[in-house]
Amino acid sequence: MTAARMKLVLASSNAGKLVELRDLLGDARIELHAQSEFGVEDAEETGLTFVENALLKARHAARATGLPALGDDSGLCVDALDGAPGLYSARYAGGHGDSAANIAKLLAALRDVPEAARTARFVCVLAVLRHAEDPQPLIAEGVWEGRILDAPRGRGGFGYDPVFFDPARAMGAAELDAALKHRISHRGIALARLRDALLAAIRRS
Ligand SMILES: O=c1nc[nH]c2c1ncn2[C@H]1C[C@H](O)[C@@H](COP(=O)(O)OP(=O)(O)OP(=O)(O)O)O1
Ligand SMILES: [Mg+2]
Repeated sequence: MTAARMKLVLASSNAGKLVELRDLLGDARIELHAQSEFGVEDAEETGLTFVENALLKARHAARATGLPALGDDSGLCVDALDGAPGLYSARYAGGHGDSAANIAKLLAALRDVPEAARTARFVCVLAVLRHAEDPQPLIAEGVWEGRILDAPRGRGGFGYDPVFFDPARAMGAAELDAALKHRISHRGIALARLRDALLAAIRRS
């Protein structure tokens, strides 16, 4: 028996996330649709943790569409900045989602910080709600350890990738091909952890 295809709404307006999560899902049973296809505007990110914001986003999209929704709240936590920009990564330089301005501000803040002290990690929390009132969300976190470069490197990825260095592969995040980023990234790890529960939830629905 062929399982029915299931529509899942991505509660995000970040095109980079959509590309990565579609690739990562790579499952014929799940169609991942951008919330913009349904005219859903961004949720207000008023949470104080990645978990809260991932849930807020998913609930907002599930309520607006009547479909199951996936929220992704992610960010870059830099040790020398006490974890900033963290939850506020997208808004670090003021405007929303201006990667060039965010990167410039980050490099300026770390100008005098030596390489060994430039440790940082990407964090991604994914939350799936089967409907807006779902009391039992699926939640998974992934973390990717690295450090902040002193100048941008590479052309791939999105967001802060050009200034994130993976010491284990001795490559910048924006220098990795997509398949390798998927295997090791915060988002790839979070999705791998969520995947079985997501497919099981789909089979039940
Ligand atoms: O793999 C990544 N490679 C580079 N940068 C990344 C990555 N993953 C998250 N990031 C950055 C982008 C943004 O500055 C912040 C997420 O902020 P976050 O609010 O979750 O996303 P967003 O505002 O871009 O889209 P939305 O809220 O509609 O999902 O962390
Ligand atoms: Mg956001």
